[in-house]
Amino acid sequence: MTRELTAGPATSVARQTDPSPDPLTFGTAVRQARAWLPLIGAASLLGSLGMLALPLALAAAVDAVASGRDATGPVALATGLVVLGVLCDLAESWAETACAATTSARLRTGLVRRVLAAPHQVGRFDTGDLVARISAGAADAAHAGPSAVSAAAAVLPPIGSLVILIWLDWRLAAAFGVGLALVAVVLRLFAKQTATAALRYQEAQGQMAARLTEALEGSRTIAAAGTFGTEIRRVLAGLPDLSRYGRATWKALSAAGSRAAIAGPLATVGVLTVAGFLVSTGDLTPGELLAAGQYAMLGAGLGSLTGVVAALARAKAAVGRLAEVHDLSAMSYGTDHLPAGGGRLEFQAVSVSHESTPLLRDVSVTIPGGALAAVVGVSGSGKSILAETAVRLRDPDSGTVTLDGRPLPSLSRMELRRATGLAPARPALAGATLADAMGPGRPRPQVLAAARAVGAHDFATRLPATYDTPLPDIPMSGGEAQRIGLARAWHADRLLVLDDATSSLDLLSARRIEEALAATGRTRLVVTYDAALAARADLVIWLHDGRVRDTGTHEALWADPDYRAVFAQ
Ligand SMILES: Nc1ncnc2c1ncn2[C@@H]1O[C@H](COP(=O)(O)OP(=O)(O)OP(=O)(O)O)[C@@H](O)[C@H]1O
Repeated sequence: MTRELTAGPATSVARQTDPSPDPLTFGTAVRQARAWLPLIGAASLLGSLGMLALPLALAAAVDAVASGRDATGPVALATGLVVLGVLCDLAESWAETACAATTSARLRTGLVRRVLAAPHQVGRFDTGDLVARISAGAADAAHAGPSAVSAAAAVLPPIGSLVILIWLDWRLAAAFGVGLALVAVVLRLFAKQTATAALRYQEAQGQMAARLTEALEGSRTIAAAGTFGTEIRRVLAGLPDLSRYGRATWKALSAAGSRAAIAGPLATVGVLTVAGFLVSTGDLTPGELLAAGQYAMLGAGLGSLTGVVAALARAKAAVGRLAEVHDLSAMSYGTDHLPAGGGRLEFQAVSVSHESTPLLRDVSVTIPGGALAAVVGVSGSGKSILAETAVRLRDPDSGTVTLDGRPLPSLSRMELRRATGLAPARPALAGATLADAMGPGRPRPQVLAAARAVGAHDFATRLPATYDTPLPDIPMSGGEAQRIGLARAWHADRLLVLDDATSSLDLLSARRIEEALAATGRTRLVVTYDAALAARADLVIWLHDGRVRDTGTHEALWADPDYRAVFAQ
């Protein structure tokens, strides 16, 4: 029994070719933000240059005051540099926010497109985990560009400080260099610890999201079974992990802070000691001593660097997780059109497997154009897999499925969409309004015709805004949802696959739909447990353990007790 968001290839948004063949790496994620990076870089660079110039301006002001000269110029310069610093900070954070917003939107659009274009592969992810990757993960990954630029700009104050200290006196630079090396070791360790913690945290988040989604999908069953407690424990089982990895990040931060509390002041004390000695020997002015101390603090300060390193680590971990989604390859389509024909469907030695488990084995069967074929078999025998393969919701690992002689992969997406449709047992309906759900993008008369054919018109006219009623406002029974799923698939003009698609309808309604469908002359492949329906079929395909156990008319097959047992089930 299939539960699908789509009612067939009709709703796939795949392009003819892969949306973006380049792999997603940290570098490509940075490039996605390229429009903003010059602005962020310029603001960051200007801010750092201002920060570097400030101690020199203050030194000039101090020396002017100490020597009784006019200090207005240096004081004005220092004030201007402070204002510049504030403005640069504001511009940088605004640009970073805007950049992250547009980049995450771009990443999400690309990933959603990729997920929808790969219905044959998307099953490898849990839904909740996938949503977590595309929502929270894309937001983290979107910081790849800004944090890479900030990291590059954050290197400027230490390097600049070193250069200015060399310019003031090489002995100051030597003392500072020792402190700087210590800071670099602290940062490296911090980066390593944060990267691991960030990745584990995101994985734990994804697992919890996956379990929550499963629980929400089965919320009625859980309520009916009274297993709230068990389910809550199952969903929240990842909380200790989440807390562990969250705390690991903070622990790494506080360890870096305490190491920095030693390394930073050590560098400052070293520089000030050397500077004091140089003042005593007359090699440095008091103002230069002040500047040297400030450069030592500026260069060895870790405050801004840990933030940048943490953002980089989160972005890197998130890009890795998004890359796995990005690797989904879009279902590729051909360019062929179908020749004139009645919808003859042929499976030629079709085998499908999941990992190493065979789901369909060497299935060969032909359904003449316009025929009604019933697919029967015990639960788990592969009926839904066969149904999905018939409309190319999944491709066989070997063998071919043809429609009117054309292999399905050779058809263009539009042709496949026009010719085939699948109505599942539990359609997950998509669209803004009822009309959208019944026939996305279709003219209203076609939607009305489909709705009438599947007996959904009365239901639609009772709604406040009839076909324009927003989908989320429509309370729906299982049978009504099935009718909408059927209406959506109805537009296919050669082959309609019904996977238990009328199981929630009363027998009379199901029969009417069957008759309306027969009157259209399309080929029908119907997965069913209904013996009466199988008896009306032109051909029964009896599956067992992924193989065709037998084919023939229901009447002929009925002689076999194993066949009769399928319906007793
Ligand atoms: N996406 C999937 N990944 C891996 N295995 C799958 C997947 N979908 C189905 N299967 C497995 O393939 C086998 C056939 O499943 P299928 O849904 O086709 O059975 P079915 O005959 O339609 O059963 P039912 O009548 O209960 O709906 C089952 O063992 C099932 O667990």
